Amino acid sequence: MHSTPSSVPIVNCLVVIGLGLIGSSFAKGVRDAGLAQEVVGVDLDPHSRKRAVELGVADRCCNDLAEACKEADVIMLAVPVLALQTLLGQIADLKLTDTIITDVGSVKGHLLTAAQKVFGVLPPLLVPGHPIAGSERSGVEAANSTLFKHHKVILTPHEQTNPDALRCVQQLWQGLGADVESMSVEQHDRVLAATSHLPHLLAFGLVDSLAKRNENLEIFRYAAGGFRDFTRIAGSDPVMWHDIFLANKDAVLQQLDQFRDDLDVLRNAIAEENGRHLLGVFTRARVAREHFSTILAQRAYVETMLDNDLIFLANPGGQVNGTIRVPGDKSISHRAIMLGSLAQGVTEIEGFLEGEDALATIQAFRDMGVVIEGPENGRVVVHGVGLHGLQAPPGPIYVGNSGTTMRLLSGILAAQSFDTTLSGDASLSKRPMNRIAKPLREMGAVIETAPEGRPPLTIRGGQRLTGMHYEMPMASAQVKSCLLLAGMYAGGETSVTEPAPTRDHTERMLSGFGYPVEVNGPTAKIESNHALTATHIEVPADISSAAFFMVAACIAADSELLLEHVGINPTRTGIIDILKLMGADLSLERIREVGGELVADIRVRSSRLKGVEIPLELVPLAIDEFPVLFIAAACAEGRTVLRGAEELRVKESDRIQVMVDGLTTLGVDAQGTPDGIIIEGGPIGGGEVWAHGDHRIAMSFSVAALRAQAPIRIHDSVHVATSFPNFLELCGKVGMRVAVEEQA
Ligand SMILES: O=C(O)C1=C[C@@H](OP(=O)(O)O)[C@@H](O)[C@H](O)C1
Ligand SMILES: C=C(OP(=O)(O)O)C(=O)O
Repeated sequence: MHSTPSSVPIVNCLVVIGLGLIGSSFAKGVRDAGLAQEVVGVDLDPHSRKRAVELGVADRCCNDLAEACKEADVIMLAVPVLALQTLLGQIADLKLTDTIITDVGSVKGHLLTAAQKVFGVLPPLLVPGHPIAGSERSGVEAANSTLFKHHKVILTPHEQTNPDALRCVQQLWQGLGADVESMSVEQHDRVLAATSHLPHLLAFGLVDSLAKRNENLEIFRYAAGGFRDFTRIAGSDPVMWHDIFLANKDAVLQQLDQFRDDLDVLRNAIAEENGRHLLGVFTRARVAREHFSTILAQRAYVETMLDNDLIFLANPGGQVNGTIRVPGDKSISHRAIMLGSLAQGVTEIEGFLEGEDALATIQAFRDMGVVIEGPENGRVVVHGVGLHGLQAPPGPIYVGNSGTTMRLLSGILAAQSFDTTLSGDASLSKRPMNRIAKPLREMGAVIETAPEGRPPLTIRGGQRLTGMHYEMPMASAQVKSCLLLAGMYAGGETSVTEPAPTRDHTERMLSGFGYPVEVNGPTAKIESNHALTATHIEVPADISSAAFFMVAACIAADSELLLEHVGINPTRTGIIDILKLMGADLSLERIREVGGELVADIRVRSSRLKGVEIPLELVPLAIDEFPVLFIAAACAEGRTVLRGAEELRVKESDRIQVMVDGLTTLGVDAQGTPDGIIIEGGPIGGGEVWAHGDHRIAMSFSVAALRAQAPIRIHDSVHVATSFPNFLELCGKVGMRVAVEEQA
């Protein structure tokens, strides 16, 4: 049956030669969409020709090439790769003048060689193409007009390809819903040899190798899931694949040789019982597919939050009750991976934050050859390589949304023997990196940045760093930590003085790994020539994540919440001090020390908050908690004034502007100042606000809904997974009414 055409025809007559799965799906797609006035099918098999007409694949079919191609505007060649040369020869004999020729073959170099031979030149109307789509089914009976929808089609125009012909073929594919891309012939054949041809060869080869052994029946009797998954593609068309391997010989051999070398190394690792090598390969491979799609999409790391405009719908009201433990501390998780990797021995981490930012740090060190097991329920095992054991990564290191990863890692990379490039997502690509690049350069590092000191960073290896004293112009734990880490490699002494106390996890953890650091008031000092020794790390719950629930329990009516095992390192407790100044009913219970960090359970009850002037010295101690503190301020009686917080403008978003915008939308009187905000407490309405991809903004407005009069829709909330992957789950558990809005 011929369904109703939905498009304006792009060509008058399309001829499809070869009515297999791909040819007939193309023909049927074009015909169903009305992209051609007439679709003519050509096939040697009379049954296929007959069925093609019956199934609505073609308007008519014939056997005679000259007859079929007489009126053709476009000829699509959909025959096995090795049949192309003969077919092109027959077409050349027809002496067609204005007909575009395109194809669907899996090898492109071979097609061009054949065309050159047959025509004497590369015909300008030849547009080589390759749809990356298929199915185990074959033949005209399997024709499927939607086979190419959302699949990639690669066109490989040659130098003389006529642009109008290229556009026409591109439009046909796009009309079938395909995503069309261009690449060179050589690149196409190399990439496909690796991603498609090699796996097929391995599947065919393995099945045959097992099948011809004596005990083959036994083997196949017990061949279960793994074998079936790996060898599924050995069921593909043998003739087609025979053609592909012969046609793409050189590129396939190159990939095969490289793989054979890697296989030999794996073989030796087994023979020599080198478990570390095996673990390295397996732990990297396990995450590799997800890792590369992450980079390609320029997103952060957790797949469930793929959608770019993920909207949180926060319904008004609710209470906040119960006992919860929020995920592990982000700052400590990053540092545990970094120091664990550079230590001698095996470091075990518990309570690790399985959020995208911390996963980015794991991936970075895996890229540099460190074997890292997990995370599995917060447990990570890092097989340290020592201070000088990192290896050059295979390509740029992608750190997603994580400023901490990029800045701290730079200090380590500045002292390595190899070059590295660090890149990040759209938000991170706007954040300032000169704050670390400048002092590192003073120590002898060679670092290139994009304009205005933005990422990506290219850090040149092989430099000798020299220690120095640095007076930090801003209160930043990331800058301090970056320089202390570089200081482990720099000749002499490296010391950093901070203008105000900032989080000191790096200093504490260095000591925990047995690396001496001297802290004298605002100055931390480190020398090279010491070593890190593996240790056990228990990561407490992140006070920055707990902050959302502290404010939630304060502002909601009839609430009492216990937050368990929260890190209360004195350089992080600004949120507690500020909330107490505002009159919060908040108490610390069971204060204890765990692995060099103070931990407590925090009890919070509904409170009548009042506006305050936030003391300047508390600003760096609560730097990540201000977005949610602004919500507390909006719910407080009177005015809250924040100054000295210009750093908020260079976080994942400009947190002053973005919060002013959102609060204003909700009817709250909020004025931004260059270094802070002035908020008058008052009623909170509902409406549409934007998180601008900033996790803490999305979570803050989720909390605001507890006191809102109407729903709050929070756009661009996808990055909550960077620091708090189970935020919504915990909201539901305590009684908050926030969820991902179902897409219509
Ligand atoms: O060192 C760290 O782990 C962090 C330091 C702070 O950044 P700055 O150093 O830029 O203030 C903070 O905002 C960030 O979330 C984590
Ligand atoms: C600023 C933050 O993180 P980073 O700088 O690591 O992106 C944050 O988590 O609020």
